[in-house]
Amino acid sequence: MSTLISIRDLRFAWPGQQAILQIPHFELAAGERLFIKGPSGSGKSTLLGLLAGIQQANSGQLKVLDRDLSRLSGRARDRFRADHLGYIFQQFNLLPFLSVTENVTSALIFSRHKRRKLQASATAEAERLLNELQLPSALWTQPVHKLSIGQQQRVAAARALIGLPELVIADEPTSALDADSRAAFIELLFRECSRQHSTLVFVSHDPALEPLFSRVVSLSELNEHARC
Ligand SMILES: Nc1ncnc2c1ncn2[C@@H]1O[C@H](COP(=O)(O)OP(=O)(O)OP(=O)(O)O)[C@@H](O)[C@H]1O
Repeated sequence: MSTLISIRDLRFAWPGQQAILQIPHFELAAGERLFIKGPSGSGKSTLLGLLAGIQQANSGQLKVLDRDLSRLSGRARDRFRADHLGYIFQQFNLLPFLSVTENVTSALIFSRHKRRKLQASATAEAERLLNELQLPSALWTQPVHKLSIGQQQRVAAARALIGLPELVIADEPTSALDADSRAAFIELLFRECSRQHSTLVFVSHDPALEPLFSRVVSLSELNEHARC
């Protein structure tokens, strides 16, 4: 199995603060479903931001799909993110007055690479994903602000999945849902990730979700090795 994420001697500190991430070595194989846990404030979202190329390491190497994000310009990282990643944010970050379908296809606007991978029109592919994620078709033309939190979450997942990104990152996307809805959502997310061969990196505080994942790491373990 090929390596999707490779980290060596990564160090990251927010300006004026002590290093929050010091990770000597970490690798994730393509196709894995990784669960990252850790207390609030331990740096989970910061790590996701580095994996997505939103922030950049102070030193060390962080390769995603064999591209060292710590050596790319901000512009090149933006392009890399648009082409190869899907991101489900904790607060979803949907565009409230655009329709459900427009929100999903918005992920294609800045990526010819993702558009080229579609086997149908952008709208047809958005509708296929919304259908797979069990969002009723009557909602597809509605502005997203009219949807419930659970429905918005499915829109956010469809937006992250469209265009077959190699890596899907999800930052506590289930925190607003009850336990049954969380498990159901994760099953749907897994099914779509498997179907399109996307690797999943998922952050959550909920230990009940851990057994569903192929790999579980705590941020303190990743960081602790730095002190050995
Ligand atoms: N944009 C930022 N600018 C400066 N410091 C930041 C920024 N974002 C996060 N931090 C710092 O990094 C620390 C870790 O934040 P981060 O959001 O990565 O933690 P987390 O483990 O994801 O927390 P939670 O589980 O509560 O979401 C915070 O305590 C804060 O001090």
